[in-house]
Amino acid sequence: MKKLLLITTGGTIASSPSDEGLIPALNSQELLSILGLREEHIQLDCEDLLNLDSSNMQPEEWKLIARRIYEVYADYDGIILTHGTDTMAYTASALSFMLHNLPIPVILTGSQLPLLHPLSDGVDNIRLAFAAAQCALHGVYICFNRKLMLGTRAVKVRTMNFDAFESVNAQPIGIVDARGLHIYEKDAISLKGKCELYDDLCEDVYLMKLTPGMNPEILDVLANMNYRGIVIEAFGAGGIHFIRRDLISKLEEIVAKGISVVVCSQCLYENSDFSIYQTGQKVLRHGVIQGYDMTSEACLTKLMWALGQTADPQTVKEIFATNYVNEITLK
Ligand SMILES: NC(=O)C[C@H](N)C(=O)O
Repeated sequence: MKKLLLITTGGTIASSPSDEGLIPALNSQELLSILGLREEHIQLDCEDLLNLDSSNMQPEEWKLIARRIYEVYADYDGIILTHGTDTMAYTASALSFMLHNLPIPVILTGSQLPLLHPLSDGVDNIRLAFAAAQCALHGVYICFNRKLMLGTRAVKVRTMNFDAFESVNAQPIGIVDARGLHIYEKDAISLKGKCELYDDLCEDVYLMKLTPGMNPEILDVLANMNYRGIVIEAFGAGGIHFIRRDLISKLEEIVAKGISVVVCSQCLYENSDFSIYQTGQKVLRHGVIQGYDMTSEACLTKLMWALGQTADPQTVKEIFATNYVNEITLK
């Protein structure tokens, strides 16, 4: 008999109406009674860890969740984590970097419409999460709208539609069709060693979307605020302006100060490659790190995690040149 753990953290799935709008209210027992799941063939434990709208989920909560998973994973075949959708991709990415070689699946899910609503998408999402948590998978995944996605590749792309998440630059690793849940094992996360918790994160990392005409001095402001890492969503395949407002020289100054800078694309799909254009190549000469096809959520959390492990910019570069959980396609 499989032994599963349901950890709740809030989100719309657990929300009910209040005078101030939807707020998380339901605990795990209430969620289960609405679901009416008849899981006689599994042994299920429940834990109410947090009750937050995911807009309030921050690195402190990621650490709490990661530590709890690390404490209990050995007792379970799989863990289901209910979570708000708005920042679920950040949490899933952060957990993916903090928990190395998790031998069991940790499946994050939630819903767009509260489970209390008769038309909620939460019922299907939780059912899929229970199915996925019983599979022979390792590591952190998000399941939503009949898709199972790598935790570092899922991005919330829709505010209202039930198909709220896409798996970006990687196929979903599981889909539900007439065969039931079908897993593409070759794309799943593989175990490379012993399970370890690395729960140090640097919160002083800024994600910036480049806009035409952006004043380079904004980077001085971040340096003066002691930010240690900056992720820049640059233009297209890889470009940053240098005429009139010379952002590239400013990046050189910033990197020379020991701040780690990662560049990725503000296009959601396909990889960035800063070696294609002059406007990109100039950036690379100054020791800026390429994010290639990583999502912005994965770039940000990987940089927070890398700077939590080391103060040495060269080691940060090495971390970004490593593929941990299929979060990046390296050449
Ligand atoms: N659908 C949701 O869960 C949205 C909610 N605001 C949250 O992220 O907690």
